[in-house]
Amino acid sequence: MLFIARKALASVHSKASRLTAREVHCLSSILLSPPLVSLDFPENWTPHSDPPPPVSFESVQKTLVIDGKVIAEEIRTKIVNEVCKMKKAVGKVPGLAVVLVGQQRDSQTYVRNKIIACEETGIKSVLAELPEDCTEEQIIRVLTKFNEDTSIHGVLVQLPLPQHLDEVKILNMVRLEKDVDGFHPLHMGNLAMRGREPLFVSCTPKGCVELLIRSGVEIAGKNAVVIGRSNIVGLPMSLLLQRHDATVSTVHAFSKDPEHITREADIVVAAAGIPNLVRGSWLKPGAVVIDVGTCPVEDSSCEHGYRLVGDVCYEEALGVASAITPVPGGVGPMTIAMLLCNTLDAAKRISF
Ligand SMILES: NC(=O)C1=CN([C@@H]2O[C@H](COP(=O)(O)OP(=O)(O)OC[C@H]3O[C@@H](n4cnc5c(N)ncnc54)[C@H](OP(=O)(O)O)[C@@H]3O)[C@@H](O)[C@H]2O)C=CC1
Ligand SMILES: Nc1nc(=O)c2c([nH]1)NC[C@@H]1CN(c3ccc(C(=O)N[C@@H](CCC(=O)O)C(=O)O)cc3)C=[N+]21
Ligand SMILES: [Mg+2]
Repeated sequence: MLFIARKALASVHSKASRLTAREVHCLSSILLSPPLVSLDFPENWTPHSDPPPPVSFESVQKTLVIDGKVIAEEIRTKIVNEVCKMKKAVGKVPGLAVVLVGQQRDSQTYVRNKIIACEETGIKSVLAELPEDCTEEQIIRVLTKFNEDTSIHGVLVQLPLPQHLDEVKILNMVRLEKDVDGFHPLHMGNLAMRGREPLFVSCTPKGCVELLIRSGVEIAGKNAVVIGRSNIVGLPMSLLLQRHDATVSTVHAFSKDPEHITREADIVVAAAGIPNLVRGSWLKPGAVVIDVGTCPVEDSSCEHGYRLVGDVCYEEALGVASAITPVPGGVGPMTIAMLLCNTLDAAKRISF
């Protein structure tokens, strides 16, 4: 292991030696293993005594595969400890309520993963499943119950909701102090405004920034591009990168020359939901690539008849990017880890 690490570290700086996929994997776990930041980033941020070397932005040789599963696991281990401490100190554990409307298969999978993650970290979870054709009143009744329940500290409404329901109205019903998704306009507004601290930051963008920081990627002063501007990913991602002092460009469906704008970027966050949208030629050599896209594409050779594909053409990006997150195994596990973090934070804050 140590030998691989030494060889890998040497090769990060030279074009000569080639690493196998296995070695790259080992390297990423070694570089990423010690936690770099506390869960309370940024207020209590302290650099680890032995941080990994920063990822270089120069023309590149090796692409570091950022292992989201490993990093998410580190964070989850911390959460387990904090939940234990809380239980000992005040005899309560954090509680998360998830509202799932309808039978959409991928939503069911994501929700199941969230519930399992809660179980594994000692967080209490409650799932409310409502039929596809349920009324707004039914959902609001469930949300009101969770809002008032003192054993519940986080409330999440899984999106997308069926067409006939008013998403804005329903999301607004989640009590501010329990809005662990950070979707409420007050949280988003506080994220956007200087000198204000949002109670919650949306889980996926928060997870992306944690991945960057824990991989030794400097954000301040870098050119970042965010592809996509949705309320749950793209927009809060741009705001968060700006808070970390990046120079941020946004690319969306109306952008004239996305390729050109993307090639200027040191950090690329792709969240358009279009498989392989970002080609190798779109990337500046040495760019760090965070691939949020998670698109199911049919593949009869896979277990469920489909596999997940990112927004970035992964094979082409290898050798051009200095670091990249894979799909699956990159951003996805971090989103869930951040949901657990937000739920823990909510429980610490709510004094009952
Ligand atoms: N791994 C994870 O944890 C998560 C993954 N995801 C995944 O991320 C992806 C994005 O999700 P979400 O934000 O909800 O998606 P939305 O469909 O809500 O938003 C997509 C965004 O991409 C933009 N867009 C569409 N086409 C293009 C294009 N050709 N060029 C540039 N931009 C384009 C749209 O622009 P416009 O605004 O102009 O329409 C829009 O802003 C999906 O694959 C989703 O599954 C989402 C959440 C969490
Ligand atoms: N209110 C709400 N909050 C959300 O955070 C939210 C949502 N609605 N609706 C849908 C999107 C999507 N999302 C993902 C979470 C985890 C993975 C994830 O764990 N992905 C694994 C793979 C999972 C698999 O194999 O199916 C991975 O990328 O490795 C993916 C996507 C959260 N979202
Ligand atoms: Mg969406």
